[in-house]
Amino acid sequence: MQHVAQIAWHRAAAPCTAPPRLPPPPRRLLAAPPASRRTKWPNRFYPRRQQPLPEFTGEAEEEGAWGQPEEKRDEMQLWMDRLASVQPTERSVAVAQLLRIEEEGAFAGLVGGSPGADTDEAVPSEAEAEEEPSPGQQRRRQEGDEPWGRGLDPRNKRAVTDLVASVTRWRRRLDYIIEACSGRRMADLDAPLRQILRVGALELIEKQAPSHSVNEHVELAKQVMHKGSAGVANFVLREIVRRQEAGTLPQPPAPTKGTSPEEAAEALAVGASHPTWLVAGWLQQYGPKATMELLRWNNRKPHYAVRLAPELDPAAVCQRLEGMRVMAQPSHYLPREFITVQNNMQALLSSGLISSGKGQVQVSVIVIGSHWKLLNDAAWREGSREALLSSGLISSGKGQVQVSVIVIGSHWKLLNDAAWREGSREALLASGLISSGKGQVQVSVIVIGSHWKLLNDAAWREGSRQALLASGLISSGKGQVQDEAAGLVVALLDPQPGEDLLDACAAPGGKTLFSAARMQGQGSILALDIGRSRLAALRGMAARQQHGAMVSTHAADLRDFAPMLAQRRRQSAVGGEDAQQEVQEAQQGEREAAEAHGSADDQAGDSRSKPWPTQFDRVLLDAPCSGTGVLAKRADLRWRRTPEEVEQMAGLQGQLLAAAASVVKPGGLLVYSTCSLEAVENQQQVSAFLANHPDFSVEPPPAETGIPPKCVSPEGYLLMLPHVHGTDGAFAVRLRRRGDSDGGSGSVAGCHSHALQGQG
Ligand SMILES: C[S@@+](CC[C@H](N)C(=O)[O-])C[C@H]1O[C@@H](n2cnc3c(N)ncnc32)[C@H](O)[C@@H]1O
Repeated sequence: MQHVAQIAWHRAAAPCTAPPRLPPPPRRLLAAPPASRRTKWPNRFYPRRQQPLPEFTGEAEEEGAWGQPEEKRDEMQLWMDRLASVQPTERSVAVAQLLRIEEEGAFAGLVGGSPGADTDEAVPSEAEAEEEPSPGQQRRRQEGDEPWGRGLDPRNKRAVTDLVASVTRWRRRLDYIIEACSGRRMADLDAPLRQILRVGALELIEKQAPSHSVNEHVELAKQVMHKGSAGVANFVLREIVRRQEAGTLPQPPAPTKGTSPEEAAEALAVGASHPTWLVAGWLQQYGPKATMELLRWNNRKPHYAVRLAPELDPAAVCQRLEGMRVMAQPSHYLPREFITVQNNMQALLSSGLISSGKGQVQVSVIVIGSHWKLLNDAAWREGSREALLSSGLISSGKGQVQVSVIVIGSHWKLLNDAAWREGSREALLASGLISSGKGQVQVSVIVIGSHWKLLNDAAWREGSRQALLASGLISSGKGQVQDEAAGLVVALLDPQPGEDLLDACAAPGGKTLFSAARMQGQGSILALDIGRSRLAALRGMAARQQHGAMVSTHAADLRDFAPMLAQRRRQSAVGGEDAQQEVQEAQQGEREAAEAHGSADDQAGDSRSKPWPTQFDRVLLDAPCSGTGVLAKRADLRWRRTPEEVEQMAGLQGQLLAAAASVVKPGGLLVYSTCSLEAVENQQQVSAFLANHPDFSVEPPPAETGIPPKCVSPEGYLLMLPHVHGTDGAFAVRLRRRGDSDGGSGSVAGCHSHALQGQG
């Protein structure tokens, strides 16, 4: 809806004719629940939540945690069943997904089936760092109980995800137009009708869909709801067509000189489809020009960056990607480690350069020269080996044979070159892994430069580039989707080989793994997070990226963990053993939990056998936050956050900061970071922290961090603004602890008293 955004700023309100008479209100769903159950469940845009918010813990929302009453879930289920029963089309699937997002709090990146959903709009990244699918979503996905979308081909699925992201992004503006054209409040319409109207309006306005496309939306309303709803859909969408043709499509009033600040915020917010409270805050903090730029940024299609394994040369990777029609270039900010991707991110994801770590465990063996064998029997039989050899691909050095074993489930084994020579193939076959169906052997060829061929049977026969891209066969795990702003936070932290690092809010682990790469395998990283399941994924990723030996994980609330370490430190100073024992028990528990996740975790277990340090050279606190710096990538987030939540998060951040400070060695470094643009979560946190922690001071980024001056604020903070720097938004600060003090920074007790009381 770019042109909508453009006209939003400049046009005066188009004259809006009096709302026409509507057909009678729709009858409710045929199989509607009893009248007592028909109350509307909370709409995330219109009414605010009625019930007091539960205490914010930073943990992922539980399904229903926000108090969605049972009867509303039943009604939602009815709509879903209806949608699942119609012949799937892009529109019906989009409507189902939008319902899930609005009514259930699913988020736009995941409903499309990502990670790895077939669209640039659903790229897994740290924009998802704050949240994970609700237990209900996880269950449905595990059980394969997501009926929509079956029968759609990948291109249609891509279209669905784009549609869902666009409607989510433009929801408020679309609602404004629909309400103006219908004379009805969106909140008064049934949930599926709201979504059908939004999808229809978006297609007509943004995609210039022909007027007869209205028939399909009307038909969908008829199938899912009833004739009355179909009548409303028909009337409203045709009215939009009529006004669009007449050039009188409703526009929110543009702010003028006499407009009050509240009205200006409201008008901008409607025009750019954001919540008013967020825009009002930005107007105050950044002023009108920067706010408008930021709003435009948030409504653009996001672009992504990828962090490469240290052994890869960004320029060479970009050249290779060119052959896949992926336009990429070395990062402006971190040119030795990151590339930015301008288009076709999906092709890059499918290429297997990226291993999301959220799916199957995948182990690869690259076998070079004469020490390779093809495990893929079918390909072997069909003579692919000969074809490959005679192609000269290998002998010319343009191709490497890669044998991969994909193992589904928790059991996997790693074949390395030496082991291979010593008969691991036999061991693998004898293990029953393959015959049991838990493992799948695949053979592929990585080709450097623009020439490639795939040994895999089907693709080999087709010789198709598309097959390679779609196959996801070549999964080297050598790249990770990570924004440059997140990379710069690690550059600011500047972890050194041999140090002890605590990543205090580590999951899903983007910054942990970049830190590990920078530390070159020397030293230790303790990755702590309150979310146990996401730490398991982090361990898997660490193992795949060869950082398993230096990264250990622990699931705990930092506000409990830091006092435990502090107590242990105090007690060991006076010879006490209780706290020591407590820590050892916690470590043992963690080891057992890791082992229960299967052998992949053993890779990450080495350093766990050593006791954790009680203080660290560097501590990274990448705090849970509102995420307002990543709204371009998380289209739904703008509707999910509330001012109350931001306040609650700020409270939590203060407590976490105090806890993190208590485990920094004297002379050590604490880096506090968020992906928020809100002063209350950033600058104000730092001021409050410094007032309570006189032994810490702000240290502007030293030259050796390589942070470009244009990323540093006058106060010495790393400040990445999307509309200025072209990255995600991020805030980070280096807080140096004075070297002459030996105790903790003293105020952790006050910040989380129950933890200390619990420790006795
Ligand atoms: C912004 S995300 C971290 C992203 C991560 N650093 C990365 O780069 O991938 C914030 C994390 O804080 C964790 N968290 C929230 N409250 C916490 C607490 N009280 N103690 C420890 N971790 C917490 C959340 O589970 C979430 O994973």
